[in-house]
Amino acid sequence: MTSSAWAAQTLADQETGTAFEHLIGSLRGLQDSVTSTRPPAEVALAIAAELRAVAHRLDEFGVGEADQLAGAQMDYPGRSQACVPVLDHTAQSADEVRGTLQLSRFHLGRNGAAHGGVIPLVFDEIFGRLAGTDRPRCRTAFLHVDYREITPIGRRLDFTGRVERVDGRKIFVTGSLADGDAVVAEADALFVVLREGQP
Ligand SMILES: CCCCCCCCCCCCCC(=O)SCCNC(=O)CCNC(=O)[C@H](O)C(C)(C)COP(=O)(O)OP(=O)(O)OC[C@H]1O[C@@H](n2cnc3c(N)ncnc32)[C@H](O)[C@@H]1OP(=O)(O)O
Repeated sequence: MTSSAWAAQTLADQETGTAFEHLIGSLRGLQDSVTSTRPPAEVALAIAAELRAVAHRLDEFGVGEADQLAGAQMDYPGRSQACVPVLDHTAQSADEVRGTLQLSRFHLGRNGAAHGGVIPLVFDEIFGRLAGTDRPRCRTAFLHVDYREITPIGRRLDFTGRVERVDGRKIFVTGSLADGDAVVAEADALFVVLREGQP
């Protein structure tokens, strides 16, 4: 596996990390269940109370950003980050990535199409991990998306990402998202390597 400059925070022992990933998996499932159901009022209110109780149960384990596991578990395809769709990499180097992902009901915009804002989120995740692989920490300076066709939910999509050019601190990246033979979105982005002291 390639290394990421952002990965230094990963802290958990295997048992804790795996358990936390299960928790995030359940949260993803819950997001889909809530999105795709229409419970009667009394059920919605009862579940809302149960969820508040669950959140309250977690409160005592609160930690600062440096110690949180969400988003920091790079060994898991979703890096334990419920906001970002899970990326299953099939090929990965410092210059090129390929893989698959599946958007779910939680990511729905309208009429079977993924929400337009989810697509740049996906590209930022693909590109951010790629640009940061075997390179110093960097951040997205711009990210341009061309929406070629609607991006369907509930289907396995193929993604690509490629470092096209590195010019000093600037890393230029391109990529695509495809549903079978149909390219549904393309993107290009600039990542800039952070200077000492930049957040
Ligand atoms: C713990 C484990 C965590 C794991 C996480 C890993 C997975 C992560 C996955 C998720 C990843 C998510 C990642 C995220 O989402 S990062 C979050 C989203 N991005 C940001 O918040 C970045 C905000 N912006 C900045 O911080 C600064 O603007 C940066 C750092 C980007 C540059 O400011 P800085 O002061 O440092 O640099 P500079 O201004 O001297 O510019 C340097 C060069 O760059 C050129 N330039 C700059 N901007 C643009 C532009 N817009 N178009 C064209 N060119 C631009 C500029 O002309 C110059 O070129 P040149 O004159 O040298 O030729």
